[in-house]
Amino acid sequence: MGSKTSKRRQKEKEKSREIDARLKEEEQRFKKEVKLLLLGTGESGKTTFIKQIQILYNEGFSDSEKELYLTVIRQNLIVYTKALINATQELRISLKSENTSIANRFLEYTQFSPQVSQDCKTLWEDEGMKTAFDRRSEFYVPDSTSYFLDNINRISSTEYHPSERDILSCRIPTTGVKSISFMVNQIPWKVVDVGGQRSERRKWIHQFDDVSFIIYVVALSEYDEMLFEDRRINRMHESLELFEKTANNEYFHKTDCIILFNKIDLFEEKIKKRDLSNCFPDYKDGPNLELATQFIKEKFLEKTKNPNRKIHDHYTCGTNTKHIQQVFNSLQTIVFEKRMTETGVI
Ligand SMILES: Nc1nc2c(ncn2[C@@H]2O[C@H](COP(=O)(O)OP(=O)(O)OP(=O)(O)O)[C@@H](O)[C@H]2O)c(=O)[nH]1
Ligand SMILES: [Mg+2]
Repeated sequence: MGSKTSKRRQKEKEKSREIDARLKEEEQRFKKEVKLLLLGTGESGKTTFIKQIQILYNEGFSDSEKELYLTVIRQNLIVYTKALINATQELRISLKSENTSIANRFLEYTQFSPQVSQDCKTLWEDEGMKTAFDRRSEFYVPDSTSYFLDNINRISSTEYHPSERDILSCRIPTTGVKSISFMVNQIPWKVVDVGGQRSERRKWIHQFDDVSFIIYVVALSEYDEMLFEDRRINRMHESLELFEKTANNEYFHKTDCIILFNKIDLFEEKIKKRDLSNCFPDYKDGPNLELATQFIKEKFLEKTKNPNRKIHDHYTCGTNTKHIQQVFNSLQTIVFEKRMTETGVI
């Protein structure tokens, strides 16, 4: 009788140990790091996404980062004002006669100074510079150039500290790989950012292991723009081709994928003036925001060869923290539900 009881107890103990071990294993699986890999062509908004994550989950930007952005913002103002001046000359856009000599002396500037700031302001008030900016699809300046020129007084001040908005708008092309790690509800997350320009893409493959999600970023507003790397290639066509390669890459057959249709703010403005049929001759619906975005979305989705594959999507303005918070919330829900299913809880 005694030995029977002790045998039963022994069995119960073993069973309980087994259950504990299984629970621990499941908990570990549930709490395994979620790795998000940001992919997409150059300037689509990948780094802006990671900056937003830094604001939302990692205490924002340090003083030394702000210092770096201050220097880049001021230096970019010189570079892109020069690009606008050169464009006025190449596209035969006239500046006011009194501004011609200012434009010529501006082309010699290399370092930010009160004089540079004053000349930036005078030139940006000239309608010719604004016309050149409106025609930026014919040469290269970043979209954010107008934002920084509009804020020249603040940026020139000796008291200037870049705001979050300034940092989100500041463009530094990514070279190599950057990542950010953080915890949300006891689950560790890692977001990996890579450079999207052609020369950077060969480095992507080193990041392909253990990816939970690919976030493929598309700049909606680039449908009438040419690649920085090759001015003959339309940016949207390049992005579609790259998405096709990414989505059908054997590494990612089972990886969840989200497309961020980004720069919706710029797209909304542009679609009123530039017909989408310039990029897609089969587009017939004119300046209708909803139909145009839907059309682009379908162009991307039809590139995936596996019709059963679920591709999530969001329309975003990458510089709007609330938009990225919403994307992240929906990612959390997907991860949670997936892990609950995998660990057999539901
Ligand atoms: N207006 C607007 N600007 C955006 C948006 N998303 C990103 N940008 C701006 O677009 C520019 C390029 O963004 P990045 O995040 O640097 O692009 P990227 O994909 O990391 O580019 P690479 O590092 O070259 O691959 C920056 O100046 C951003 O501020 C958006 O939704 N709206
Ligand atoms: Mg980047």
